Amino acid sequence: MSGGRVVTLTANPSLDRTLALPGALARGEVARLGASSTEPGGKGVNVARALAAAGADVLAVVPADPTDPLVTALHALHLPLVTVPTGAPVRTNYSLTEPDGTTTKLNEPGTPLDAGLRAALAAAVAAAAAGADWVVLSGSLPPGTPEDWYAELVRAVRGTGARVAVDTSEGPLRALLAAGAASAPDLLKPNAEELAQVAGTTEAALLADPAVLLAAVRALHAGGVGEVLLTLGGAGAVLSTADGVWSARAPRIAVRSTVGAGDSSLAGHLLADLAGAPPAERLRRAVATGSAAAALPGSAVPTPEQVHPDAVEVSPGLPGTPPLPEPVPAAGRDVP
Ligand SMILES: O=P(O)(O)OC[C@@]1(O)O[C@H](CO)[C@@H](O)[C@@H]1O
Repeated sequence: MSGGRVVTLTANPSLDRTLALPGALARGEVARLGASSTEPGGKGVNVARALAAAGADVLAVVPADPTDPLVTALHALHLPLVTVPTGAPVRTNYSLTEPDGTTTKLNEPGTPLDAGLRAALAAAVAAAAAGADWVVLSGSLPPGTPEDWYAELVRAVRGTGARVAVDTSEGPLRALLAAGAASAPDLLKPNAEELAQVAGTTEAALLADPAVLLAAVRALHAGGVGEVLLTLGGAGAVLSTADGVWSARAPRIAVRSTVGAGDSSLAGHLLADLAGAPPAERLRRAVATGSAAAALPGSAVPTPEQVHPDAVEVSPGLPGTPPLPEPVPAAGRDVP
């Protein structure tokens, strides 16, 4: 791997509390939990952890007090970190996991970032971006944050020469794409639900027709997005670049928790990119890393020994055109 640096910003980090249910979730009943665990999370934090686990040069930027349990946990992992103190605790997000791999996420809104905190975070990202290969802007924005803040950050990072990857959803994703080509990221990592949100269609329609999927991806490129890494949970992923489109099938695994699998996929793609790999190999590494993460409990990230790129089948074009990617079972879905 080359020595390129990746900077991640997690504007809305979390402590991820995983609660293992003994059976299927029964609403209104008492559940006697199995093992529970708490891990440092938030999408950018997960990307940074996955990159660090693979030995990459990474720096995570998070709004959090130096004494916050999130920061303590990240220090314990020796993750290089820049913190911007907020004076409020980091949110806790809950994952309810069922024995069949189904994951239900309950995410708190998070700590609001006022204009001063946003300026401090933006300055921290810009400073860290100088000399970095990639800046990753990942996850939701905390309550009250202007939805076009990611667009503003992309423009600011552009000036540093670093490439920008974005993984977000709903309002911030729509605002980013509405902001025009100057704010379009070099890499966007939607899942099927997020792509459907911006394409004005449904996830089912997207997965049912390669033409609909292709049109949605092409609309992103037309808006200036460089590459699109579309993660499809248990059905694999699609990578679309200026050179073409590739699809990958995920290897068969026993799913333990899909939380953070998409983040590990993005990390896998970036690792391969830093190593100079062509698109098909970047996609292979993305799917291998995401699948390895889904086989682990909670939002754990895989070690290089747990990632098996050889088990991933990559082919040019869209997933089986036709047939389409099999409908993603609940246990294999990308959970935001
Ligand atoms: O609420 P957001 O910011 O959309 O997502 C946050 C989150 O669900 O994403 C990660 C998994 O991708 C978890 O670590 C975290 O709890």
